[in-house]
Amino acid sequence: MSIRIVDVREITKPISSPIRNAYIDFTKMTTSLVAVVTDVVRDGKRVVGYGFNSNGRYGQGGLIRERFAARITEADPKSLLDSTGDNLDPDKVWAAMMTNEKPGGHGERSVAVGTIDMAVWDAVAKIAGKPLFRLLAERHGVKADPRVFVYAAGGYYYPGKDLSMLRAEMRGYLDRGYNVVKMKIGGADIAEDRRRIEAVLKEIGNDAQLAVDANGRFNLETAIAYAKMLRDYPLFWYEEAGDPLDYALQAALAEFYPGPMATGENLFSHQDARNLIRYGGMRPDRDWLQFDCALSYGLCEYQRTLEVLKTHGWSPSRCIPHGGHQMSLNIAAGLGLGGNESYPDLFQPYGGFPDGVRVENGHITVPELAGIGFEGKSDLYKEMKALAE
Ligand SMILES: O=C([O-])CC(=O)C(=O)O
Ligand SMILES: [Mg+2]
Repeated sequence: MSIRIVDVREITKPISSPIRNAYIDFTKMTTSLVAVVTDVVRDGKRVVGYGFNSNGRYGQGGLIRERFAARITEADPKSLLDSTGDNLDPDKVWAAMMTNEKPGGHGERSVAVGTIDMAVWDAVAKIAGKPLFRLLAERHGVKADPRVFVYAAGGYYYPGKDLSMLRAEMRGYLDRGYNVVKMKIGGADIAEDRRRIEAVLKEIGNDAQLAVDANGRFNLETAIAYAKMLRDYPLFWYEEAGDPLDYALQAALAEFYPGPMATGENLFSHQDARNLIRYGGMRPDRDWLQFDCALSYGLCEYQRTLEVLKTHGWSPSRCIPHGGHQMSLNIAAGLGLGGNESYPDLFQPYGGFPDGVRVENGHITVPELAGIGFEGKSDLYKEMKALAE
């Protein structure tokens, strides 16, 4: 039986909205939707793997079409198979994509590769006939746990949004079963942000905890000024205070902020993750790592990142990825991450959970769907099917 990738398709889709964080607005935000089309048939249907990149970086159609898709379709199909010959080997596909790519400079390229890699893993799990989280747990010799912690990310700046609207947004997340919510800071002055934080804390009371996200906006002085303000409150975490590559800033901040810090969504390789761990002052007993495979060369690379963490004494349970997609939900359920982000009101239909999955007490249960499970989310699968089926 032949097992072959016959086509890699990409379409760039808008995921725009008028929201703003401390650094960017999302009025022109896009994502790449990718289909990896195989000649394998399962349950009477051709196996197609799907992927897309997370919000925050734009669609990567140019890079995908000019370099990465072609390297897969032009490779000898046998060179992409695992040792049994019965399935694709994601690492071999990854290596084919990265042919003639120099090390370092992990920017848009890591998004293009991560998007295709998601689709490859979806296809591999479908060919194996099991949910990706089960396949991953088996490969790593660990026990899968389909119950995953999720938190509600929102609290953006938005034209005309006042404190009562911010409170209502957060109340809406609690009503939907979340018990950790996140809001943006750093897009207003510190006094205004303090008022926003206090309004949200008043709204959520003891029902939930609040995380705050500065999206890398602050210099050291401002990051510390915010740390001194924020430590008055029992926050779930203080996220991405300064530039993602400024490890010295992150390390200095730890001196002023005893509570949990979080960062990593804009680090796109295991080497960058390693530098954060080596030099960023992050504390494995309380801090959180947010590397997002869909932006950072995919799950093949994310497994290397988890290896780096292990070497440095970090548990996968300290990872709660950025991005709110089902790929990271599978990694969380399969490899024991601490949870996953979700954006209940944003970036649809790409984010979120399969239809019928409910958040209860801040957790969801990943359903037993073959692959990543996109087919279980009807609005998303409709877009995917239109690209290839
Ligand atoms: O606003 C964004 O760019 C998204 C983000 O930082 C997050 O989800 O943590
Ligand atoms: Mg963030």
